[in-house]
Amino acid sequence: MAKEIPKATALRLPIYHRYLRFLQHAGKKRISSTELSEAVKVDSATIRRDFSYFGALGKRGYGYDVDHLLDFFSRILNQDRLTSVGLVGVGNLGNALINYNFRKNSNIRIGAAFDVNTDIIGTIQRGVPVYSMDELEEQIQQQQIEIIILSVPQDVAGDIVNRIIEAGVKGIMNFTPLRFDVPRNVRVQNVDLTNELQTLIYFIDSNMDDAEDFSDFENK
Ligand SMILES: NC(=O)c1ccc[n+]([C@@H]2O[C@H](COP(=O)([O-])OP(=O)(O)OC[C@H]3O[C@@H](n4cnc5c(N)ncnc54)[C@H](O)[C@@H]3O)[C@@H](O)[C@H]2O)c1
Repeated sequence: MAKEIPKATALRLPIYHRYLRFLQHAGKKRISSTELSEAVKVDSATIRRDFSYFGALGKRGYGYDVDHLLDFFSRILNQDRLTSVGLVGVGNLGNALINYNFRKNSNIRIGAAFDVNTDIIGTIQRGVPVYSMDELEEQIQQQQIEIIILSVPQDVAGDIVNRIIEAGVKGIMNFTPLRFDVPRNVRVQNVDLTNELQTLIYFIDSNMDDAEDFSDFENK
């Protein structure tokens, strides 16, 4: 996106984006600028001019490809909204998450990790710097980290949760088995792979029961 976008165009982007999302949900693959114009109540010349700031997005006689356009606008609208995520506890699980680092989503990234292990403090793991726990609050504030992934042993988790909330973190993805009482403005997402697996086992078992019931029925 080379050219600066006029403010009026920028203000229309969320309108285009919302309607394109609606079209995509409805299974529509392409749309003409006239159709789009009627739907969003913006005249088609303005739409074409708005879109021209982003290069040729439509094809003559074909209109606009909904998926492509939506993807394009999603990226533009989100590009300044990179969510900076920190991770505390770079052990077995923490390392796996750093390796993964949400590669499929360019707006989410683990930007900083923290640990007490002096062997890894000061190193960079897969592009992610590992800081000492002494730097926790300072880095959260400097890097405007809003979300922390918690992958430490449970006996130290409570103190860390207090510290990160005090430092201004708004979301915690908690992998430890502990459950925390947090202020209303903080959200905790508990992740438990054992639970997930048990749920899966439950569904498989109950499906099999259904299948057995059904085969009994057929044999009668
Ligand atoms: N929810 C799940 O599905 C799931 C799956 C696996 C592990 N876990 C949980 O995740 C946590 C980590 O498991 P793991 O196997 O990676 O353990 P691990 O021992 O391999 O890693 C723990 C890491 O935390 C660091 N650490 C210890 N004390 C710390 C402190 N005070 N501050 C900062 N870092 C500290 C250690 O140095 C180590 O690097 C455990 O609580 C475990 O129960 C949950």
